[in-house]
Amino acid sequence: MATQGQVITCKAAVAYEPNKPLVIEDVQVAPPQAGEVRIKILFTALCHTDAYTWSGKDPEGLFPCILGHEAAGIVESVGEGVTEVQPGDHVIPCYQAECRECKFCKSGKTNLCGKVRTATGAGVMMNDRKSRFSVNGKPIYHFMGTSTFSQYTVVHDVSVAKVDPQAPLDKVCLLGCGVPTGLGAVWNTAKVEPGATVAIFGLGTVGLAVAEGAKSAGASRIIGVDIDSKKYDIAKNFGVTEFVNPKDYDKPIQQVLVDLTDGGVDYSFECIGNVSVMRAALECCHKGWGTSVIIGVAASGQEISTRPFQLVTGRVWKGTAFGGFKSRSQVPWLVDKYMKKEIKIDEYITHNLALGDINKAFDLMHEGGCLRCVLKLHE
Ligand SMILES: NC(=O)C1=CN([C@@H]2O[C@H](COP(=O)(O)OP(=O)(O)OC[C@H]3O[C@@H](n4cnc5c(N)ncnc54)[C@H](O)[C@@H]3O)[C@@H](O)[C@H]2O)C=CC1
Ligand SMILES: N[C@@H](CCC(=O)N[C@@H](CSC=O)C(=O)NCC(=O)O)C(=O)O
Ligand SMILES: [Zn+2]
Ligand SMILES: [Zn+2]
Repeated sequence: MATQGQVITCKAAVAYEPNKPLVIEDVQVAPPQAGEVRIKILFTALCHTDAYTWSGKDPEGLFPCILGHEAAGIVESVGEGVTEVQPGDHVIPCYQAECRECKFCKSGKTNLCGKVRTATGAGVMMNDRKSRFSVNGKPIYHFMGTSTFSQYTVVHDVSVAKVDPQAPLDKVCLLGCGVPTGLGAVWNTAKVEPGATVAIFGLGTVGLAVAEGAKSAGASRIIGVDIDSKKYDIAKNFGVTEFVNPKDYDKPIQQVLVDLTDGGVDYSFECIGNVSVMRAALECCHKGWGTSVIIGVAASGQEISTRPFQLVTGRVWKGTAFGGFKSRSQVPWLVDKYMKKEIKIDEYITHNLALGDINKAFDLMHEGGCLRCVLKLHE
């Protein structure tokens, strides 16, 4: 049955309130307006940022909403003026847009895009500042411009990457967030060079992707730091050469790393979202040149601090969103790299469940053994 131009009623997981179990609902998804694309989502993974917003700690968090931003699907229909994708195209929705026209996109200095960011932060579409989702006539907010915990979603055309139709969507959905973030933090943001020493704080999916990126960049030592010692075995497969558990030491972890590395590492990456660890990650860097990259997302009200002397003496503090990748241009390139077996994806997927099991999937995420859980959206 043709669905183009019609409201689609489908299943979605709705977050009505912070921390209350998501509810699988029949949701109405309106047709795409000008510059919008409606996507049949086939697979979505869960990222810790979904849990962060669901927890109520995200200052941009709005309820009720449909979370989810690491997914893949097929274009169902497009709105007026959409030229770069058409029904049937295989796509990855990208929470970080790329319009190629705004001040940010044209700067050549950042992957951030300004075109739709205020609308996505307000949980609506740019065209009419309204949501395309409703339940029994009541609007449900969008999330990160993607809302992939739904069988169908509507996104801005600048937030859609068209990918190789041969690519397995149950795998490449991970290229919507965590894996590119870690790889890009190393390749684009830090620009790690051969022989460099690297410390990675937090060995979840993002930290392991940092390790993979650092290995491919030719880093000589890749030191994983995690409070869960079980992470070391898996981390070795991603390139981690040494492991440190802060709980095994009486001295601050930055001092442990400085002592281990003759004055500090060349690069460090914070992949947790803990502001105390962000400080340690900066302070374990080598005087004169060490660079620390913040990746983790910290709760509303949290702030970073250090002695300015740390920066005066040459350490550099940076941050990265989506690993600095230009989404529409470079996600297809990452898909091709996966197809050529040049980057891992399968190894990050520890669980596969159905949309109806989404609350169980969030429970798993909080247990140490889960990296990424991929949900199948349709039977
Ligand atoms: N900047 C960006 O573009 C993105 C940021 N993120 C953020 O990156 C962070 C990491 O994401 P995931 O890898 O999915 O998380 P995760 O929860 O799977 O991994 C975090 C790891 O940190 C470890 N850990 C926790 N506290 C620690 C401590 N005090 N010291 C050392 N290790 C500790 C945990 O044992 C776990 O292995 C999250 O904050 C997420 O929101 C995720 C994607 C994109
Ligand atoms: N709304 C949050 C913002 C959290 C944040 O920093 N998000 C990251 C992506 S996290 C992905 O899993 C990001 O890329 N931010 C850039 C952006 O434009 O949002 C808050 O206010 O804390
Ligand atoms: Zn994410
Ligand atoms: Zn732009």
